[in-house]
Amino acid sequence: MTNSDILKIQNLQKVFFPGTINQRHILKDINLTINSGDFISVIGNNGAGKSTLLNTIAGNLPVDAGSVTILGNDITNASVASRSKWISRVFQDPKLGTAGELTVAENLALSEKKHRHFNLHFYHSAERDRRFTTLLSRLNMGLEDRLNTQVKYLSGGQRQALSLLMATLSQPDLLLLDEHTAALDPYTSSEVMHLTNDIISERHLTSLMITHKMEDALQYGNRLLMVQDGQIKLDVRGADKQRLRKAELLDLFN
Ligand SMILES: Nc1ncnc2c1ncn2[C@@H]1O[C@H](COP(=O)(O)OP(=O)(O)OP(=O)(O)O)[C@@H](O)[C@H]1O
Repeated sequence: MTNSDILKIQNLQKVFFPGTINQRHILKDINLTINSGDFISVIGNNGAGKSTLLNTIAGNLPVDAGSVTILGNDITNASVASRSKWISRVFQDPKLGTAGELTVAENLALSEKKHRHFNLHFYHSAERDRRFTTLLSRLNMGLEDRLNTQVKYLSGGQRQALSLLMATLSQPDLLLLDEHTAALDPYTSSEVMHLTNDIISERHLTSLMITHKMEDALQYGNRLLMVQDGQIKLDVRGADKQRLRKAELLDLFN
């Protein structure tokens, strides 16, 4: 482990329905080190194990063997909640990252205060609203005028941009993006992807992003992983990644 390592996965194995006729060995001895500042796209066939890998990092799935450490802390058996001091996640479904019954401002306040106990009614000020307005205006989605709108009334794109903002406000050590633009129309998807890239680079975040969009995987980030049949088939970075072309990636899928 060096100072620049954020996450280290060693010999990770995941088997579903072990010991039964339905046994499926999904992650097969995965080894992966994520360095500080890495922005990694993860691609691969349906069923290759990408989400399973993300779920074992986030703590949603227990592992069968191997270890996961973050900043030197062994989190292999830690709960999702206890990992949240290091890890934030944006899901494919915009509804999962936000509380629909709460307003835009209340959602933002909750994510800012994630690690402290507080009462929403006592946490309201003109200063806070000004700060939130500034944060929201950079999303270019008109949310700065809707601080007091319940989030359930926002469009999927607006809600996903808000989820992204909320996931990054706490300056996580690792940001997990789980096909977070997949449910958006092409224009909004590209807007949210630009925004993602801007936020990651401005805040110097480290991120792992699952995507089925080859163009996004090639255009964004410094590193690209291909998962195939539960193993990392390709791990390229820097200039090697920049030289990659879509046709080469598509060939590797076969
Ligand atoms: N909780 C679970 N219980 C049983 N099997 C599961 C579970 N989660 C995933 N699987 C199986 O593991 C395999 C890998 O699924 P996973 O969702 O990780 O693939 P993926 O690469 O993310 O695919 P996609 O691109 O379709 O989202 C699939 O066969 C899936 O059915």
